[in-house]
Amino acid sequence: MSDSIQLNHLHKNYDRFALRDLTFSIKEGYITGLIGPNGAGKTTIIKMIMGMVHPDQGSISIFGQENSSDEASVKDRIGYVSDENFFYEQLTLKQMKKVIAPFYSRWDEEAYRKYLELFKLPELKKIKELSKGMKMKFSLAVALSHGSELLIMDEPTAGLDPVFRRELLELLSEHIQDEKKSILFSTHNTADLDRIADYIVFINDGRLVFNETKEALPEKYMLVKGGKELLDRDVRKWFTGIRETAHGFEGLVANRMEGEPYFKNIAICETPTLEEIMYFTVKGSVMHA
Ligand SMILES: Nc1ncnc2c1ncn2[C@@H]1O[C@H](COP(=O)(O)OP(=O)(O)OP(=O)(O)O)[C@@H](O)[C@H]1O
Repeated sequence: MSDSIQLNHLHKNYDRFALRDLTFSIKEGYITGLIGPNGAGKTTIIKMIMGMVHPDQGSISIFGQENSSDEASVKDRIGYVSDENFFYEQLTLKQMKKVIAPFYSRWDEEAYRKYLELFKLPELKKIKELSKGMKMKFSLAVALSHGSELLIMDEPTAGLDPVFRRELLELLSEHIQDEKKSILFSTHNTADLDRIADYIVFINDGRLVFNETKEALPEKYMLVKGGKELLDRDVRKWFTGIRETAHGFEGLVANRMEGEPYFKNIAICETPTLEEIMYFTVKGSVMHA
């Protein structure tokens, strides 16, 4: 199985934030969801992959070519969608498309027409007259219409109504049926990931927490619920994060294989949702900071 993107020991320092030693890969032929709390570093990672932010250290390979994100031949193969509007506000969609299309060697006018219709995009409206969701749809229509092998999207479902959100996820699932295509998208919505993601990359405070298949997570993590009397210092060590209530606690164990035999006779052991894994991991990192 080959990688469409490989990040190697990436570092990036801002005044009050750092991405630290990030190494992970995005697999070809799969949908990868990038998750993490506000300010975790998701957009910075995506911008580094797109060559819009330069790492202080480390390298990025795309389609097997190192540090290639500035190269036109690589950009040609990537469809990029972000919530930052990089279109000319004064132009109509029709005019904007005329500007964009020649940049791509495999522009597919027929596909573009299909998406215009599907997304109900008004060609004669100016970009500045579009709603946030419509701008996102235009961005998506362009990204899906130039034969890109890799779709990179920064929160593509933010600002979309629930009906279209679901349609878009279905469309992305269909898009990936071609095994040479890959998708990387960031989101705050775990339901998006439950629906379509194969892999999940979880970033917290500039660090990689995990890069796992969705199926592997229930084998790795466990949610333990028990009475307060259990919580001595040794027991606390098991937990990545804990939520204590008046009578009991809930805690996330990141090593289910070892944790389950220990807890199964003294507490309730459950499989956490992705949201619970995120919640307890982020809570734990604040507790231990
Ligand atoms: N150009 C910059 N200069 C200084 N700090 C920056 C810059 N760009 C981003 N940051 C900081 O880097 C951190 C990570 O930001 P980033 O936008 O990557 O997070 P995110 O995970 O995408 O967050 P969100 O979910 O809120 O969109 C934040 O603390 C942000 O303030």
